[in-house]
Amino acid sequence: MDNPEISTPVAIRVSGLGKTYRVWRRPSDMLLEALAFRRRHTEFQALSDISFELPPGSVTGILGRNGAGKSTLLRIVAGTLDATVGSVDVKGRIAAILELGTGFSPEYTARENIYLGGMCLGLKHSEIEKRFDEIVDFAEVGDFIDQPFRTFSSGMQARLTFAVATCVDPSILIIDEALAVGDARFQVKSFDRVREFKSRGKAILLVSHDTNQIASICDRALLLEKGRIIADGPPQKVCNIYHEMLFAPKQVLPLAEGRIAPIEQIEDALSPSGSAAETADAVSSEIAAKSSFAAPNEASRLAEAEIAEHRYGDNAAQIESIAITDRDGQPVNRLQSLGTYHLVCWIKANVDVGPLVFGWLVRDKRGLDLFGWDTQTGKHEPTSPMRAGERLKIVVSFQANLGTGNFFVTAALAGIDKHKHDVRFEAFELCIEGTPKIYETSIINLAPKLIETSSQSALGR
Ligand SMILES: Nc1ncnc2c1ncn2[C@@H]1O[C@H](COP(=O)(O)OP(=O)(O)OP(=O)(O)O)[C@@H](O)[C@H]1O
Repeated sequence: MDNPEISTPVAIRVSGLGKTYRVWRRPSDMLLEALAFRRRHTEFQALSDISFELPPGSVTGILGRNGAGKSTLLRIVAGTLDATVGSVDVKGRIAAILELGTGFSPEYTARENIYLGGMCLGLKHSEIEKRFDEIVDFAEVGDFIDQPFRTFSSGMQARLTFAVATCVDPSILIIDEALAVGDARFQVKSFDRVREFKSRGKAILLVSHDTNQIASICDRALLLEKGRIIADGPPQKVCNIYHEMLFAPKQVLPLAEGRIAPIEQIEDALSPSGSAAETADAVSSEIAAKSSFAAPNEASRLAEAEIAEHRYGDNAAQIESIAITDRDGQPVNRLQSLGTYHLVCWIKANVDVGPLVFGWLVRDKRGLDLFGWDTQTGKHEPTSPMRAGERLKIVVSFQANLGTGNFFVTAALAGIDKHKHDVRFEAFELCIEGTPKIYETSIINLAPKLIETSSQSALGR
C-alpha cells in the first residue's frame, strides 16, 4: 500500500472507498453457491464513497452509531480488509490496534507475544529486543511477563496491545476504541502518548464513542452514518451533530442520498438561522421546518463567531434567551473566577406542554464537558404544565469555579421523559477574567487555601 508518489503533507489518502459485504443466510449457502455457481447471497453496502486525507501531525476521530461502518473503514485503512472500490494510499509504517490482542496469540506468554506482535508490525527480533523493557514498563505487566496472554484481564490486554503498537514507532497509528479499555491512569498515559505522537509528526486515526475523548485529543472529526461521511470538521461541531443524531432520533438526517454533506450545510440545516431555501435540495422538510426557531436574543449571541451555536429539538417549548447576571440582576459579560452569578433563562411554550426539565452544561474551548446539571438530576420539582404562549423565567445561582479563559454554556429543555424540546449547544460564551494566584493553565479553580505547614524532624520527634 506504500505509495512513494504521495506528496509529503499527506500521511493517508482515502479516495472513493466503498465496501460491499456478501451475506449468506446459512453457511451451507456459501458452499452451494460455490458448487452450483448460482448466486445465493445478498449484498450489504457497509461503506460508500469515503474520501479524506490525513496530514502528518494530526489526530482525526471517527464517530458514528453502532454499525455505521467505523471498524470496516479502519480495517481497510490498516490493510487487514480489502475495499470493494476505491483506494487507500499510505505513506509510512502503520500500527493498528483494531481489537485487544491484535497480532497476539492467547496461549503465548506476554514475553512471546511482545516478539510476535512486534514482528507482525514489521520489526526485526533485534529491534524488539531493544524496545522490550520500554514495552514492559509502559504496559506495567512486569510481574506477569511469563503468564499466558489469555489469563490477562481486559485492562492488561489493552495495556500490552497499546504498548507494543506504539513502541514500534509507526508513522501512522490507528486505534479502534482501545483507549476506552483500561483504567483511568492508563487512559491518561495513552492519551499522553497519542499527544506525543502527534507532536512528533505522526498521523493518528481513532474511533471512539466518547465525544469528550474526541473533543480533547482530535483536531478533526468525521461522522459516519450508514457507511457514508455525513459530517467532517472541527471535533466540537461534529460531536454536536452526533449528539443530535443520537438524541433526536425522529429527525431525518439532512442528507440527500449519495451526497457527502459538508459540515456547514448540516449546521445551516439544523441551526435556527439556517435558510431553508439554501439547503432545500439536501435537507428533509422536517429539518428545514426547524428554521422557524426564534432568533436568539442579543445577550445569548456568541462574542466570537468561531464556535457557533448548534440547536435542535421539537420546538414545543423553547429557550428564548440566556443571560448571566450578577446577584443584583445586572447582566455581565465578564465574570470573576469564584464569583457568584445567576444564569437567567426565559422559556416560552409554543404549544401546550407538560412539566419541563431544564439543564445546562459548561464546556471548555475544545468542547470538553466540565460541568453538567439539570433540575431532575438536582432533585428539583419539574415545572408546572404550560399553555401555548406562556413564558417562564428560570434563574440558577452558581459559583464560577473556573480558571481564566473562555467557556461555553449549553442550555437544554426537555420533557420529564427526556424528549428534547430545545437544546442549544454553545449558546452563550462565558469569559472568566484574570485569575491570579493559580497557574495560568488551570481550567478550573478549586479555591485552595493553605491551612497547615508543620515540620517534623528527621527522627520523627
Ligand atoms: N463480515 C461481514 N459480513 C457482513 N456484514 C458485515 C461484516 N462485517 C460488518 N458487517 C456489517 O457492516 C456494517 C458496519 O459494521 P462495522 O463493524 O464497520 O460498524 P461499526 O461502526 O464499527 O459498529 P460498532 O460501533 O458497533 O463497532 C454493520 O451493519 C455490520 O453488520
